[in-house]
Amino acid sequence: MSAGDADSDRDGDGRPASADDDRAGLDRATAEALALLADARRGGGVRPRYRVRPAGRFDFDFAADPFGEVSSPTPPLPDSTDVRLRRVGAAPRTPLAGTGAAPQDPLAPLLVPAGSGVLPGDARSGDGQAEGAAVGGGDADGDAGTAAAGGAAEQADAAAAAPDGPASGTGSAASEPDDAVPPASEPDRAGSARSARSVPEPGSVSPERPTPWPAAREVAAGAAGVLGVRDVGIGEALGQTLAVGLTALVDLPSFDTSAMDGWAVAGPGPWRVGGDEGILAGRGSIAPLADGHAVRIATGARVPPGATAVLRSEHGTVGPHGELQAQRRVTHGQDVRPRGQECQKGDELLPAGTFVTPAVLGLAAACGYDQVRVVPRPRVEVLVLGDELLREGLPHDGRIRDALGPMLGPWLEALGAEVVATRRLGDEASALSGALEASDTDLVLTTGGTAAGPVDHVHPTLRRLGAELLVDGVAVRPGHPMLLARLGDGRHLVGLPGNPLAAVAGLFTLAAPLLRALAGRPAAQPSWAQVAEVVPGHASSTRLVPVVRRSDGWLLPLRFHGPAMLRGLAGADALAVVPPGGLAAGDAAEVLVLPRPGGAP
Ligand SMILES: Nc1nc2c(c(=O)[nH]1)N[C@H]1C(S)=C(S)[C@@H](COP(=O)(O)OP(=O)(O)OC[C@H]3O[C@@H](n4cnc5c(N)ncnc54)[C@H](O)[C@@H]3O)O[C@H]1N2
Ligand code: MOO
Repeated sequence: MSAGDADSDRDGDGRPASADDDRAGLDRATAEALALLADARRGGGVRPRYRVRPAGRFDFDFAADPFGEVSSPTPPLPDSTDVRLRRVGAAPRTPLAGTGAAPQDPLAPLLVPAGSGVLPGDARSGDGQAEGAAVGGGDADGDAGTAAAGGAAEQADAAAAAPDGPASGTGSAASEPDDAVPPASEPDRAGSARSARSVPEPGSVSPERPTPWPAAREVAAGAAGVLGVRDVGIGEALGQTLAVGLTALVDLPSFDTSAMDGWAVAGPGPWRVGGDEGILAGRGSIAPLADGHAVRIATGARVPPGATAVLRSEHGTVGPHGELQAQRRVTHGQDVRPRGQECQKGDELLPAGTFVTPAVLGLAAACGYDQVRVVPRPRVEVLVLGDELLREGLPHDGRIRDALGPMLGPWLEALGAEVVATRRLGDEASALSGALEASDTDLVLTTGGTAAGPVDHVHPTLRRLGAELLVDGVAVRPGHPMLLARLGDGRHLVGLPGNPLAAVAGLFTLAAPLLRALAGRPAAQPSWAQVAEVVPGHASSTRLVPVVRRSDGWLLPLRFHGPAMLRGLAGADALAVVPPGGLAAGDAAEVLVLPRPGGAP
């Protein structure tokens, strides 16, 4: 290989490098690629983001190759290998007509920059947001416990050294919310003379010891039982849950059925074709077929008694004297669906607790159901709190758009709930009390007001109403102030934090398992996938990180994952569950798949 080779096709577009190429970047790229190549020649394998193509050409991405493949282990390359550097996945240079912007992978801006080796702190990567997982820097959102970059081992060390505080170099303990918040049992030092608007109420904060994330999910899953059952026509059952198993009312198929258009034949051929009309689907009684005879038959028609097979129309010819000849060997039972092949009367087809999908409706209909017994969808009301929230138009004068109202309803429906109302209440404590007293839904979801700010009324209101707090704060980032309460009348309330990504974390941590329990569905089977990159962890809390699934099934963490951000989430397929201490590249993570209510694949 020669340096000339490396220089000859830098852009991978067949053109010599142009003057506007980033020369420093190319030089770095060349040096790095040569080092990698030497490594590959020694049989050391190729690290992520580099590809050795079968022809021996070395593909290299010095900018960002979001889908860089791991080709390791790679056989040693012969010294004679022709090497050319190519940028993989670079955006085309032609601007989009009219916009001046280059077309690009919509995900590219969300992906972690190549070579960072860590999920970036959005503060450092120029997002203008000092939030999210810090990478060696402080976190203005008090997430200073996020372990520093540098691999899982280092994170584990950081976690061990400072289980409740910041990892080394990641900020000051004073910025940790847990440290800043007084314990729930502290007396009210604020004094009763202060107005509710200026002072957090005593005990209106998350407790000193938040519930670990896995335990919080279990509490939510065990907090409620089914709401009751009812019989509904199968046309209305979609999205509800089978209260009793679906048992086959008949054999399926319920008669020996022709799988093809052709002839029902009896015994070995040739056969004499009789019965002018043939047998159509839906015919009641049919005459038996004697050996050596055939009759035309349609797909789905009853196979006559005595028939031994069906000969497809394209596999037989009828001679001038009505003799049917087979052009292929016909085996016994060929193209006949025997009665009971799929199920026999009394077989349990689906267990109680099955979510009724279109396919379940089809199966129920196929085996004779007009009605099914279901657990109805839990009824849910969403109360959006916050005077600062606008329902329409541009954010202005310190006011922002309500991002949760539009998001929660569709996701709740996808989780099996019936959303009866989404109400915007503002920040009046009395409005919240009134709405809770008036509500009759199985579950109330509130957004905002869970923390200790002057207008955070959720805790005090729950206390006034005599609610029982089942979960009061969860060791998860974002979303740690989330809570689950049982109201006096046995209904439930999930309090979601106001920061939008934190609210989504609460939705999938507490509301999703509770909705399953209310609907009588068993807890979701956890699904797991490997992460393609290091994902830093919090020192003591679980992190929920927006990820996309690559085509090979590995997960790529996305940027813009700060608690107040939605940009990463909007590009995500799932939330990866990152345990305290973080994940190394290749580690398996539990995955909370984000439902797609719009039906997109
Ligand atoms: N002293 C402390 N302050 C805060 C702590 C803490 O531990 N100690 N935790 C922070 C964290 S973390 C979160 S999360 C929030 C939770 O606060 P609340 O649940 O009380 O929510 P709000 O204060 O009402 O709002 C927080 C934030 O989110 C915006 N927001 C609210 N609702 C919406 C909506 N529907 N759409 C878009 N944005 C919304 C709101 O304007 C605030 O910016 O508390 C921290 N503080
Ligand atoms: O980080 Mo907060 O936990 O946004 O919910």
